[in-house]
Amino acid sequence: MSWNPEVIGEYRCFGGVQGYYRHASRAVGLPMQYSLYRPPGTPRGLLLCLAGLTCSEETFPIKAGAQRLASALGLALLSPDTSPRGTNIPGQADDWGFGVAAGFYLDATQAPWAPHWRMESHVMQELLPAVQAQLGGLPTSILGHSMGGHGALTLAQRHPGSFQSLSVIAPISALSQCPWGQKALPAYLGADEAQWAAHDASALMRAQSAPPFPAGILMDQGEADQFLSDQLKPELFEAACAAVGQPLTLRRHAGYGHGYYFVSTVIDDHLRHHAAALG
Ligand SMILES: N[C@@H](CCC(=O)N[C@@H](CSC=O)C(=O)NCC(=O)O)C(=O)O
Repeated sequence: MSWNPEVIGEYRCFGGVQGYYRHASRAVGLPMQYSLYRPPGTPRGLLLCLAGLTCSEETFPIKAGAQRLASALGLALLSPDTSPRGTNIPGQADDWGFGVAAGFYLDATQAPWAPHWRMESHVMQELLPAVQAQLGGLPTSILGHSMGGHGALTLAQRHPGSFQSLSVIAPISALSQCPWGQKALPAYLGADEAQWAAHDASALMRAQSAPPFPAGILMDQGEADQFLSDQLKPELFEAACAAVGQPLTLRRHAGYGHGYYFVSTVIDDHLRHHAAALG
């Protein structure tokens, strides 16, 4: 694969470089953008950081406040965009929970989304391998927030062996059982609910024959999150983990909401969780 990303901008940050890049995506069939933080020196590992609905490749690096500790721990931080851009599909931006910036980290099979809405292939078969190769084949872990938490939980289970460790912040825990998923899944994947289960974090966990992350999954959740009871439903993932013996550290935080004020509050613990796994 040829990999010649265009540099959009590069900025010195805590001794490293925060960069923004654009490349011609074969998976998506359009230009795609991503961000990459490179710490000073040789990184110990790469952390794939997936953002949520309405976000882009800029959201995590600008709002999470992760670079200071990533620099100290020697972690590179890769954040993709959250959907294709510029497809002009009718209605693609009418609902902030569907379409643009709502790719749900899966490959759509249904018209009109299927030709471009291929975020799982983009991330797992294109962007991640290219950046891993660029950085010298680093071990990799995965983290996500909200829709990105759904992405982290599902990609880590759908691609066993790809990630050393997994953590999530206020994730969508069971996509087929929440209104965001009940709109997106039939539109992207069709009416067959078996296809939905293959992209539902809790259904995937319940189908595991052995715990996929025996060292444990870290999950943080704000109790004042406006999406907690109808969209996120961490109790469903907690029950699925218990059913298969998957260790889960679910920390509930009184008073915290959904957005990046919460993400930035807990991000250091997540970086340390991954640094320990990455050696
Ligand atoms: N525009 C919406 C709010 C959208 C929102 O809260 N997005 C979350 C992710 S929600 C699930 O994936 C987010 O991460 N936003 C970025 C941020 O800076 O907080 C509304 O009008 O309510």
